[in-house]
Amino acid sequence: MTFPQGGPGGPQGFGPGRGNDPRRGNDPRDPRNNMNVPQGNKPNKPWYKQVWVWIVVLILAALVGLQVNRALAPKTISTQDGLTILMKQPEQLKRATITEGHQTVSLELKSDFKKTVNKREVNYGKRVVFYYVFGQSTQVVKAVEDVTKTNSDYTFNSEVPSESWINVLITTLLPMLLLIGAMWWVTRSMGGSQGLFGMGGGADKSRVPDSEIPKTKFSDVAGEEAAVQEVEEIKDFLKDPEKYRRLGARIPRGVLLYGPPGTGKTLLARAIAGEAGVPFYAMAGSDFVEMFVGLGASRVRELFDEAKKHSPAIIFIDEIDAVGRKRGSGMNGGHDEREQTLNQLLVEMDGFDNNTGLIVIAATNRPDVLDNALLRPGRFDRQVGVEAPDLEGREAILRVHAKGKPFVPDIDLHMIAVRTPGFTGADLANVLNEAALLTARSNAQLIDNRAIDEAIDRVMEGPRRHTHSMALEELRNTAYHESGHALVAAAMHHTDPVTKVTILPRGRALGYTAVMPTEDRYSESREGLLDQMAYAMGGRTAEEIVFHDPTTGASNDIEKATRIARTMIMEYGFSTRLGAVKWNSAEPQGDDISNIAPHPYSEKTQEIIDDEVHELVENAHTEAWKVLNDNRDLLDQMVTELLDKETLNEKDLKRIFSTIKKAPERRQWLSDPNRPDSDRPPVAIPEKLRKYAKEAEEREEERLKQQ
Ligand SMILES: Nc1ncnc2c1ncn2[C@@H]1O[C@H](COP(=O)(O)OP(=O)(O)OP(=O)(O)O)[C@@H](O)[C@H]1O
Ligand SMILES: [Zn+2]
Repeated sequence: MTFPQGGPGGPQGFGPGRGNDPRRGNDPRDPRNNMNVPQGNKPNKPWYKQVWVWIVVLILAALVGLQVNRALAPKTISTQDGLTILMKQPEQLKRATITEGHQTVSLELKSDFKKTVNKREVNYGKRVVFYYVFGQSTQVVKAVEDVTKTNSDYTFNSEVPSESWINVLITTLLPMLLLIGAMWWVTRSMGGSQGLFGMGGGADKSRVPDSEIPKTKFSDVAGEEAAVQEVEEIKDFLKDPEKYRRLGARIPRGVLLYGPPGTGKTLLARAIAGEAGVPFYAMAGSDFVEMFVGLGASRVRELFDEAKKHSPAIIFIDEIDAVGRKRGSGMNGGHDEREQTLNQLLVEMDGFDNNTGLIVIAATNRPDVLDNALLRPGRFDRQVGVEAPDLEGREAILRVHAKGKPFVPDIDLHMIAVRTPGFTGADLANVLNEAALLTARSNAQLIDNRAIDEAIDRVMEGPRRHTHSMALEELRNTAYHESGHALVAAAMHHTDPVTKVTILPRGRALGYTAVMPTEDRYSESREGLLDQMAYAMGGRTAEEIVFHDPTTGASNDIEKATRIARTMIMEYGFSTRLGAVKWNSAEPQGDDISNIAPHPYSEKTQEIIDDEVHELVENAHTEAWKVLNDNRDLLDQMVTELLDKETLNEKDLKRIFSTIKKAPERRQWLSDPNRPDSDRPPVAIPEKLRKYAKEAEEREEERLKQQ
């Protein structure tokens, strides 16, 4: 990472108002401000685990001990009549005798008293008279004199405890010993073998993270409305578990947030806790596993115990795939520790009652590798996708992170969003941060478009160096392709309604069109399959109609249409020429080619199959062609809107398709025209059922309108 030049001390460092430079604002969402402060998922070590804390404590203890020792030891000796003798070396004193008139004091010492007088050392022996006596008008310093004249009145037994070394011991060493003992106890109960100060094992991590009630709110999570909506209920539950208990509602214990890195899973989890105002216990899956053998499982247990004590609460396990991978999938065998930890996690999740008010949220970007046991009902049975944001979402995220940054007036966050398809929230935060750094480096005051351009390039990392116009053409191509699918689906009579069309790259596909089955289908009619084939061909056909030059991006469409045609002929008996016969045999076993069973049909049948499949696919192709040609206006309109908005939702699509020219009905199908046939219609669907369905539809309309 590069930092702007001219740090403190540099000539530019002292510009006016530097302290208030908004570029250095303390927006908590500014990634610079939490670059090294992981958001809760790597909790800070508690104070009692920090080595330096203990060193300070030891030093303080020693100082206090010495002070106490001094305080207890006789500094002064009070005589019977209230005189005080100030002792410089009280530990040397054996007996003190006040002389007559309080002029001198005679001391009996334990060892010879020596003093340098005129650069010569003089030994005064053990009995000396030399100290001041306070309480007299004159301070007598009668130096060395053998005291013979003692006044018994003043003689007192000031036997200074000769056990003063015990004193030292008690006042200094004992507290230290107590402290060391306490520390040993704390560290031991905390994870055992790592020894004092957590230094021994190098694993001085806390076992149970500190909890906190995050300040993050749903409004901090931009562009993830769908995900937020899905977790809203969890927030409500945590806020008022009683309401749900009364209704006997089963609230999920576990919620799995999945999606690419940096899309805001951690952020969302924190926001749930923040909105509900409950403590948030965060831990990363890898924290469990790095531990010594057997510790992962006990950490899980302690984490749950601790959270239960403070429920309602949220436990957040980031990177759950570190513990939650499918069991027995380790290449190198030695995954006992991980599996033990996973088992403990499963036990804990089964073990708490829904009414505890405890919710476990886990995050992963590899939901596919998770052990199925984790996803079973009662565990992480609620799964919420946190996807890379679409255009609108990116703009919203940019707005969140642009707060507190100074931009030139003509900056256009919408255009930045347009230019960053596929960027996650973390990427976008990064773009703005990088732009701020670049601006600071060039000593400019405001972030401008040039800085943003460069920041986007940097964050994009790697040479995705399309020229811009090429990227745009590709985008338009994708828009036509996806619109083609959507239009054909909408024009057919037996297809599900299209709910979403996007040209946002996603995985390997350039864009996608989502259709939503209106009901669970257990069977598909012949007409339905024909419609699906036309729908599959729609993308490729649109490219042909518009560009007269289809791209390889459409190969998937052809494959899908062909597969449907093949099953229609070979499995479902939808071929007039071949009849209702199942033609395909069992699938080959494994990869072994020699296992492939010979075709259970003749060469001649094979030829007919090929013909029929070809005919079905080409018919679908023609049907799609006709629909798109008839609706070319709508096709162009869709593309225009897609290029503008990148994603069209259900409401947009309904509006666009309201004037669609439907595909012509197909010729009625008779498997064999020679069979006797009747024109008798099927029984009518009862009025009651129709009414019910109509009402449901109206409610659906209402819901759409409200969106
Ligand atoms: N939807 C969003 N809205 C606002 N900011 C976001 C969003 N998504 C990500 N960010 C920014 O990116 C940072 C990183 O996001 P976060 O750690 O929540 O992602 P994550 O999905 O948990 O990633 P990972 O899978 O790598 O843990 C956030 O702290 C925030 O600054
Ligand atoms: Zn396609």
